[in-house]
Amino acid sequence: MDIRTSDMDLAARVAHLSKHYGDGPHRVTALDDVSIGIRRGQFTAIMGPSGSGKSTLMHVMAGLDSASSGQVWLGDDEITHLGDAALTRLRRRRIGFVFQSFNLVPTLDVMGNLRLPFELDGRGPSAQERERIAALVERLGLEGRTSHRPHELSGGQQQRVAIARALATRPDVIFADEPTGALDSRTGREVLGLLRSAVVEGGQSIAMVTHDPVAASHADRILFLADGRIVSDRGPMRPEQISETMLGLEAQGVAA
Ligand SMILES: Nc1ncnc2c1ncn2[C@@H]1O[C@H](COP(=O)(O)OP(=O)(O)OP(=O)(O)O)[C@@H](O)[C@H]1O
Repeated sequence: MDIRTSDMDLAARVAHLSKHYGDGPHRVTALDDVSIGIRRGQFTAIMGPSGSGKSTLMHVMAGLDSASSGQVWLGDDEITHLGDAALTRLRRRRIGFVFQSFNLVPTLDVMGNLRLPFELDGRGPSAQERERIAALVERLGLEGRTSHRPHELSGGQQQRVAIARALATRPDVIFADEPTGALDSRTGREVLGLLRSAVVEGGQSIAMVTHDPVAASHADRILFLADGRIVSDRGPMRPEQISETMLGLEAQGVAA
């Protein structure tokens, strides 16, 4: 793919991205010359064996970690060399996060958590944004829960709050890191259904790191990483096909 000709369709992208940790004999190459874009309005899963670079790729794309070399864009804006303050602002305004551990603020109730991205941005939500939050509360089945604290909610409910919070600011892209990792399979499927409908009905762009072939089977596209490189870029796949591909990559890793 020529990364420059398809800028308009990409919510985030990296070109010739490498990331090293440590120096000298301890140097680890987590990402090795990766060029890839996350397409707008698609649900992209990022898979690969343990240590293949999935989290590193997500962290660099989300401005949580810096590139050793190469370039990083969010939409049309290059973010490679932004300082900490600018990156923090950009993450609050233009990126949503959903984590395995939900990452809700325990001392705030549900509504407080949903308003948090706006409060952190130094303002409350506008009337239109309050309407959007109310619509998300309804859409995600959180009515009657808005004054509950996270510990008063089930895992699935907490993750729904995290998804509503991620969607509230209409981010360019949502990065989800094992969003179903702490949930039972039925609740996990519900959460994946919500992420999928945010893409299909809301036009949201989502990139999800996962080890779970069933979770990845909800995606429009699956990127497979091995040893810090993208080794396969596929359309929708069934869980069994995904498991087979993963077994192949893990076997190659053992043989190497
Ligand atoms: N802060 C760090 N310091 C040193 N090495 C690191 C650091 N973070 C990641 N690495 C190394 O970079 C490589 C890629 O790690 P990364 O966490 O991106 O892999 P992953 O595919 O997300 O793995 P997992 O599926 O186990 O979470 C690994 O070899 C890892 O040990």
